[in-house]
Amino acid sequence: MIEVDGVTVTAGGTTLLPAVTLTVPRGAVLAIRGRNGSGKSTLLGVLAGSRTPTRGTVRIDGADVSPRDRGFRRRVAAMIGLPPMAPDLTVSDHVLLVATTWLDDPREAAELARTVIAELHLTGLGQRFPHELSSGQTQLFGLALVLARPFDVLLLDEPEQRLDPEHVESVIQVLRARRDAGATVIAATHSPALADRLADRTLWLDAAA
Ligand SMILES: Nc1ncnc2c1ncn2[C@@H]1O[C@H](COP(=O)(O)OP(=O)(O)OP(=O)(O)O)[C@@H](O)[C@H]1O
Repeated sequence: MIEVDGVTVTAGGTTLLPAVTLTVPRGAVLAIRGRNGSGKSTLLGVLAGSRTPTRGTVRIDGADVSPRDRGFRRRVAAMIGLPPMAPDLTVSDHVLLVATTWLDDPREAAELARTVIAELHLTGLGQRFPHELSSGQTQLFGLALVLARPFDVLLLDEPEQRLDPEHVESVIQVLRARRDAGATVIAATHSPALADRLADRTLWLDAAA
């Protein structure tokens, strides 16, 4: 369960995120929607712990947001923007690196890496370097990195970005599977397809602005 109570973010007298109060039960999918600049990424940053709220509190499964705590990071995975990439590691190397960091059994890690790469249609691109990917392929690669690890809560900033409709559909399927396996998914999105077909609740930030 995610509990957000009166969270706001302001900077230099400007409101970046108007007050938000909501709860998201375990296993639910929340879409965060709203115009450019309405605060979607800012709210995701607060949930992930990369931004400190000016006011209000967030509790995730009863605990504070604490990204320095490995236990918190094991429960909460976030993709907010594209992750940093090592120029001389291949797509497969990166995904395997993440999986082996989080899973103790190397065979389980290899299996998870293979599965995620296949689900996101990256199998044929496994030996490429990051700079050899198109922008949509880079987006799928970023998603593979966040999925190649255990999590209870998945925070995604516009997972549909840069993707054609077929790949948006694949991402919807992949996220549904994670939700069906018990994960809570919170996604900021500009995609009506993703919001309508995946989310069981929607937070409109425009309305709060
Ligand atoms: N580091 C920062 N310093 C000051 N203002 C910022 C900073 N980052 C974002 N903002 C401002 O905060 C507000 C919310 O930005 P945010 O990125 O959360 O919006 P968003 O809803 O995710 O937008 P988009 O749909 O364009 O991705 C915007 O007005 C933006 O200009």
